[in-house]
Amino acid sequence: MTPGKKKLKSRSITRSISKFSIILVGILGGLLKATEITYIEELKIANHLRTTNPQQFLEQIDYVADLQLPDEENEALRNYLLGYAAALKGNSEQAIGYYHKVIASRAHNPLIIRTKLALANLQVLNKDYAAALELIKNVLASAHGQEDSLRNHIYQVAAIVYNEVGQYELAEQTLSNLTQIDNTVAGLKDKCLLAAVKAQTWYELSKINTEEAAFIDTSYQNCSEKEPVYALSAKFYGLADMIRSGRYKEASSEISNQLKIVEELGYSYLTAGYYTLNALSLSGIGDQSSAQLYADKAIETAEKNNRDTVTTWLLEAYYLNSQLLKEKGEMELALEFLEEYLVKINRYKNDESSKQLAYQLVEHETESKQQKIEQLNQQNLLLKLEQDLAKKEAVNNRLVLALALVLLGTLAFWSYRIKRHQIRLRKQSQTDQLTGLSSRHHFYETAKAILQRSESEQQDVGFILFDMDHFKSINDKYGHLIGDWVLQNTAEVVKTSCRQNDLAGRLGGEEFAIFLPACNLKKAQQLAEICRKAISQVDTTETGYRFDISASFGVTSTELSGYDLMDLIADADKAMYSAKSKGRNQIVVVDSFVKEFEQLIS
Ligand SMILES: Nc1nc2c(ncn2[C@@H]2O[C@H](COP(=O)(O)OP(=O)(O)OP(=O)(O)O)[C@@H](O)[C@H]2O)c(=O)[nH]1
Repeated sequence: MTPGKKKLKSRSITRSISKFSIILVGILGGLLKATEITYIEELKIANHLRTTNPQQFLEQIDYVADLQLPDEENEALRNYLLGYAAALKGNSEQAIGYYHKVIASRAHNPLIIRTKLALANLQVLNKDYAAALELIKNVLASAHGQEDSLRNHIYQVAAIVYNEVGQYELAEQTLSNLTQIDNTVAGLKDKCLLAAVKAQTWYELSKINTEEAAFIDTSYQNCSEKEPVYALSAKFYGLADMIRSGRYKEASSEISNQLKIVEELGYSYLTAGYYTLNALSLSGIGDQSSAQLYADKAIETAEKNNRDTVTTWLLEAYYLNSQLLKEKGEMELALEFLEEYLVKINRYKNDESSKQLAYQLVEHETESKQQKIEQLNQQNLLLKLEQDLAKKEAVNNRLVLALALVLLGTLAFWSYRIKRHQIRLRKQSQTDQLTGLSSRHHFYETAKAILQRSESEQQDVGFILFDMDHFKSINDKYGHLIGDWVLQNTAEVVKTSCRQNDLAGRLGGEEFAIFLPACNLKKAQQLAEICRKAISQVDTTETGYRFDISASFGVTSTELSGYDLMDLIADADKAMYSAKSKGRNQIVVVDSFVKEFEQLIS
């Protein structure tokens, strides 16, 4: 009996119908061509399973992963499901890998489109806004002519992505296409999701009037039993709009009815948002002490669960808290919240500007393609003119040719300028704005390319990962601006210590990484030591304070960890944490003995 079959037997009968569906997707992949069930229908079965019981979907995906599949179409379908499962487990790198395999395959168009949409969603979460927008643009271009439910899905995801990158007008335009088909083909889940997306778009465009508010309320009633998350998300924007227009009392009593349900659902984004709304409405009706309690709760929930993301609601909570403390005369604490608010607003603006940049980049690339087509048309015209000229041999016509040449020159000049602008935009989106090192996404992409090349040329690659020591206490003692100064000066040390071909990046927060092509473990260790020493010698007097800074390093190389990026990061990460636990400000190199042992037992 194969392990897959054993697993199958042990499952309960109550789940057997949906289980059977997913196994059908796998086992009968090739045979299904001959039956009435199309691949899209199989996909719907799997879709149904993952939305109705994600836990069961994850169990069964292990089984599907082991099946021998007869053709590329089924293989692509399986990769789509594996990608979805990886994304569910929070492994976005792996999910992206699977989705790219589907896109590169010759699977039929609807599956490719669904995969691109899933990938676009994931790229938004990854903050790779340009990639998400490019995918959306591409998929929207093929929306026309697709069957209704797929077209519905395309417009829905496009609107979500446009909302996420702050392009609300575009989201609204996209939604207006959708309303023509939603009533005929959308199920309850789709309708509820759509209501939440619409509510957000209207709120951001300040367009919630009587009709829209009624739509939000009806959707809330229809969706709250089966799709509570979407119902409450839609309602959230209705309530936010009430608060914006000063209807605090009304908002407060509605929120107090919903708060318990929101807390029970356990979605931290939603809960933190509702806490902020509650704080704002309570403050509006003069109950300042409860308002402060909820502003605190909003901050605590958001900081505990989504530390990397700054939302406008978190900003509101920080600001409200500082104002309430000021009113109470607790000036020192009020100042601390205000300072944190300023730091957060800076980070928020950074994120917003990278969204804007990504949008411009994608738009610009399209513009530049159109420019090229235009240029080709002009060249054809010119050719025709030349031929006419040759025929007529008239002196005056030479003048026309000269004019056309000037026109061509101007066009060439403009396309050169557009190209330059485009290169500048791309460079900006690949760079971490605070330190000027590679951004996380660009670092990963470039590292993968380096590893691929080095593996085929049989060259070693060194890898260094390091994290600043006690950085939180630097922020706490001297403020975030000084913390930023430390990050910038650390980046300067890295830049001056690295060779031109090395790749240095900021992976997030106070964590940095360096890739060293054509470099063995020993040399990587030496460079890490140079950086460690230089960081510990950074003179902080210019900040107005004197304090020590240091970092802990983990070092490995392809000799020990192989050519897989994730393996290199995981090994260096372990070594780095060992450096932290040994007392910080030191380097730990991956232990070759332990590594060999791990390989032996794996
Ligand atoms: N100034 C500044 N602080 C940041 C930035 N990104 C993350 N942080 C802060 O970095 C701190 C990291 O703290 P911890 O993860 O607790 O690590 P640590 O204090 O360095 O402790 P160890 O790593 O154990 O030595 C948090 O306070 C973050 O708010 C940034 O861009 N600028």
